[in-house]
This record gives sequence, structure tokens and C-alpha cells, in this order.
Amino acid sequence: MHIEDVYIWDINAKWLGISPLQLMENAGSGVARVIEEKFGRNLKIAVFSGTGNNGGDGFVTARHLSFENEVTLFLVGDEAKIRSEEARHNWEILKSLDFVEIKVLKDSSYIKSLDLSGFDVIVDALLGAGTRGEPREPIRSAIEKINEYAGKARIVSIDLPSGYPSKIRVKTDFAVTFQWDKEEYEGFERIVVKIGYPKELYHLVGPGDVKFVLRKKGQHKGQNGKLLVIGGSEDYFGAPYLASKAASYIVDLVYLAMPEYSARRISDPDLILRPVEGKNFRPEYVEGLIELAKRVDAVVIGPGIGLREETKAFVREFVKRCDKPLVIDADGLKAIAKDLSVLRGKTFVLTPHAGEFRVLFGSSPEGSLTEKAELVIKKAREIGGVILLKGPYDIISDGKTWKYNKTGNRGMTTGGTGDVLAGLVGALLALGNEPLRAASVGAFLNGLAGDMVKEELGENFTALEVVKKVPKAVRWVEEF
Ligand SMILES: NC(=O)C1=CN([C@@H]2O[C@H](COP(=O)(O)OP(=O)(O)OC[C@H]3O[C@@H](n4cnc5c(N)ncnc54)[C@H](O)[C@@H]3O)[C@@H](O)[C@H]2O)[C@H](O)CC1
Ligand SMILES: [K+]
Repeated sequence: MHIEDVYIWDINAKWLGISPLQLMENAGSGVARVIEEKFGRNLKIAVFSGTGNNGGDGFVTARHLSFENEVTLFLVGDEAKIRSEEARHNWEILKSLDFVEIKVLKDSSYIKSLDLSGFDVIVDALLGAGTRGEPREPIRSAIEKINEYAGKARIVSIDLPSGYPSKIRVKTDFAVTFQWDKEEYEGFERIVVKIGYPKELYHLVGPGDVKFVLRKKGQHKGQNGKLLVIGGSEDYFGAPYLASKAASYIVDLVYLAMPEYSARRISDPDLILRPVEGKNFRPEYVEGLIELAKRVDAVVIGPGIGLREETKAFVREFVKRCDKPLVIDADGLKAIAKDLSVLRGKTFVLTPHAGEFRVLFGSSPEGSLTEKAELVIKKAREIGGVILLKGPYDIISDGKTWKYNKTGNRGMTTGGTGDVLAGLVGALLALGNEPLRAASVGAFLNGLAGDMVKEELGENFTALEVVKKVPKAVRWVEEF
């Protein structure tokens, strides 16, 4: 587990209704429990808190320990700098207690003169995962002060030794870290306590995943991806349009390649039309479209492309020759089903519903969520790419891990919402995201946009309405 996962998990936990206050309570109570289990009770304990949430964990720890120990809380820094609601809340509680002594230390020279002899345990909650750069005063003096007692008192750090990864850090006996051992932490002993994250967070896609993707968006034109959508036939023009339009809200540029016959029906200044002659895609167009693909970051192929033999041959040949990340959807899936070897060595996302999954792999996922996921994982591993199985719960796998998405509603069985999804996943690929993340976030946004439409119109709506809600879905996540 990496620290960046903590960012995503915290947001997704909040989405599930688990508040930062609950997590902080569990963190602080976990630290207190470990201390009492290791060292017993009736001890003199000093807790050093900073003004961030690591310090907040320290406030909670101090309260839990105060029940059967003599606790002094040293706040290092200015009380006004305790900004997060949960840390403030716990600070206010602590201030109202008569059996916890509180000392506010703002002045480095005063810290240097402190005498901590007599304390059995020192709890270090000065700095945690929010540390930026070398420790600054007055935190630095507090770290040095604590270190004078290394080997004399027991030193327990909350989450990590304050100062870490700088050399100027608390010489801790051990750190109590939360929920899982982070791969970035090394060089100190760690005890892991669980703080109430449910198993869902390993698999469920939430706004945290989306925010992680959005925060990497660039500020300049051309930094935010170019996408090519290849689709349409004499029978369909709506599907590739929906995919392109949805993508155009996310990336800077969308090329839409369609047979001229149906492209005539589209006039939309947000898209760059690249018609090919005639009514349907044929193998002779591969060359030109491979050239066009060189100018983009990702390609979506399949929406409304139809099932003529010449078109299916075109799809297989294009996929075989294209070296950009690909989303293959709808009839495009049926085209490659005959020869999955065209996918070899490619970066791609397949977006089948259960029926298309069966056409591709001979069987369709059945049973519980986990059972379905197992089959999706297995097939994704076999083909060496990402599968997004669409359904009431979308299941996404890269052959190693799996995710599921719960946004969306019954109204989305209406034609075209799958095309919207393909466009969004393509756009997210074009932004440079890993295929598993692009597929997960695409599924989440598509479903969320659909849920927003449902709120307004009920369950009878069309895919174009879902497309139009994409910006609002993105903004909802940004503001979450
Ligand atoms: N989900 C979780 O894992 C939970 C984590 N908890 C605890 O929260 C901290 C991280 O809290 P955060 O507020 O983000 O950061 P810090 O407390 O580590 O520090 C921020 C604080 O310190 C100042 N600061 C930053 N760098 C320096 C420096 N080099 N020198 C001096 N001061 C510095 C900054 O300005 C801020 O004021 C995590 O470690 C856990 O302990 C939750 O409580 C439970 C859920
Ligand atoms: K710490």
C-alpha cells in the first residue's frame, strides 16, 4: 500500500459516510491501546502534539490514556493553527478536561529548557504524513528535546517518527501506524492498528479515484489529451457521436472518424470530423487512420461500427497496427472476438456487457460479485489488458486486481449509455491514466452523470442527457 492510496481511501471512506473524526478516534484509541498493552497502566505520560492531524491523533490518544494514567499534553505551536475540524474538536474536548495537564509551547528556547525526567512514556504526535521538508522550529527543538530521553523513557510515535524522512527525526522505540504498513516507510519498527476502513475500499470505485485523476490535469491547451473515435456505419451515427461528445468535455481535442454517409448528419463545432468515403469502414482505410492515430493519445473504436465482414476485418487490422492505448467497444468487440491475438502487446480496455463478454470468451460471469470478478480477472490476465464488464455493478480488472462501480441506475439501459462510457474511458486514457484507473473512473463518472439525470427526470431519459451531465458530474467530484 502506498501513501497516495491513503489520499484516495480517505475520500472514498468519507463517501461511505465514515468521517475523518471517526478515523481519528480509532487512530488515537488504537495508539492508547497499544501503549497500555505494552507498558501497563498508572504511568506518567507526555504527549507531544503538533497542530496537524497527527497532533489530533495525539489529542485523542491523550484522552484515552488519561483514564488510567497521568497525562500531560504539550502542544507544540500556535493553538490558532489547529485547522482541521476533527483536530479542533478533539483539542476543545481536551481543554475542558481537568485531569489532563496542557502546556502550549511556542518558543524554541523554552522547549530547550524543558525537563521531561519523570515521564515513563513519551508519545510523539508532532508530524505525520503531512510533513513537508526538514522539520522547522519550534517542532525541531521538540524533536531534539524528546531525543534527549531516548533510552530513558519509552518513545512511541504516532504514524511515523516525527521529522521522517529527514535525519532530524524522533528516535522512536516504535511507531503505531494505521490500517496497513505503507511501502514508503522504512528504518523504524511499526505496529499496525486498524482504524475502521471497510474492505470495500480495496475494490469500490469512488470520488477519491476521480479526484486523483483530476488533480493531475494540466493547465495548458494541448496538455489535456487528444482522442480519436472511430465508429459509425450506414446504420448508426448516434453511437460514435455520443462517445465523442462525452469525451470532448474531458480532453482538449476529439477527432471523429466516420463513414461520410452518416457523418453528413453531424454538425458539432466541438468535434473535428474526419469522414471516410462511403457507408462503412473497410480495410483500405486502415492506413490513413493509423496516420491520424499518430496525432492523438488514445483511440476508441467500435461504437456503431456495424458487423459487415469488411468492417470487422478493418477493425482487426486497425487494432493490430495501432500502438496507442485503445478502447474497444460494441461491434468492435465482436470483430476482434474472432481473433483475440490482435490484442497482443497492446494497451487496451475492452468494455463488454454480459452478452459481449460471452461472445468474446465463451462464457459469461455468474454468481456473487466475487465469483464474477474472478472470471473477469482470469480473462483480463489471459488477454493481457483491462476488461470493464458493464452491468448493475460494473466490474473492472487488469488481470491482477479488480474494482467495481455502483453508480448508475436502471434508466441507463437506454441505448447509447455504453457509447458515452467508451468515450469517457478513451478520454481518461488520453489523459495518460493507467487503463485500470481510466476504466474505473470512466464507469464512475458515466454512472454519476446518469444518476444526476435520474434525479431531474426520473428513469426515462436518453444517453444524450447523460452526456450533457458529464461536466456537472466532474464538478460534483471536484467539490466533494
Ligand atoms: N487516513 C489516515 O491515514 C488518517 C490519518 N490521520 C493522521 O493524520 C496525519 C496526517 O495529518 P496532516 O494534517 O495531513 O499532516 P501532519 O499532522 O503530519 O502535519 C501537518 C502540519 O505540520 C506542518 N508541517 C508540515 N511540514 C512541516 C515541517 N517540515 N516542519 C514543521 N511543520 C511542518 C504543517 O504546516 C501542518 O500544520 C497522519 O500522519 C495520521 O497521523 C488521522 O487522524 C486518522 C486517519
Ligand atoms: K509522529
